[in-house]
Amino acid sequence: MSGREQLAAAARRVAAEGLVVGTGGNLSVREGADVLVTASGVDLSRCTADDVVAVAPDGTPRDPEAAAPTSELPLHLGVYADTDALAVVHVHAPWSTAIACVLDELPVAHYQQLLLGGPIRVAPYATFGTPELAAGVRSALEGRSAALMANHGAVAHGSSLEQALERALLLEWLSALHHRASALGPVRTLTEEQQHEVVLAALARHYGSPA
Ligand SMILES: C[C@H](O)[C@@H](O)[C@@H](O)C(=O)COP(=O)(O)O
Repeated sequence: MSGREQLAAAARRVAAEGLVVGTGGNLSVREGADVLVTASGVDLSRCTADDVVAVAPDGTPRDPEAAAPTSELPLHLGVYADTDALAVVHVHAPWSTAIACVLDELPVAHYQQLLLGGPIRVAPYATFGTPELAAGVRSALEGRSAALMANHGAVAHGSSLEQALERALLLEWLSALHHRASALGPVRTLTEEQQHEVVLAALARHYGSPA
């Protein structure tokens, strides 16, 4: 499969997993020095390789005749500038977005959240596609592989499309968990010491590295 086909397949999976409805999200993947991104206004459930646009690292489309890249291009390029990520997924997933309409931070109630780096910050609200939104998301992502976006959605990055997508799914699961736990009573969060112990235990077991 070409890089374009892989990105389109990941976009369709994001829709199939219920992380987006219609055009509410976008994805990108690095291809050499360039970045492949979904075009703006694409229904991700029907995304094909023709809906993928190649841009240079400064965001200039490689093919001026091609469709416009996603309106969140500044966000995607900013993440690549700040991290060693190879793929970025932005979604309007229901539980993540609900939490991002209420909280300023998703605390660590379940230790699996440490796979995303710790408490998940909620980037301040800014109009979609603006440099302000991209800047807020970039700082919310510091030391994290995922962030929430106030009154908007979520973003996750990884060393592959698969990993970025799994992280967006994990954040969605954690957001739903927080909602359910809060409905039962005050949420008991892990102390910093408990979080540290989890990281040490995972390192000792090489958790997540089958080889
Ligand atoms: C208005 C857009 O839906 C915006 O919310 C953006 O964040 C989004 O998810 C889809 O924009 P594109 O279709 O331009 O990728």
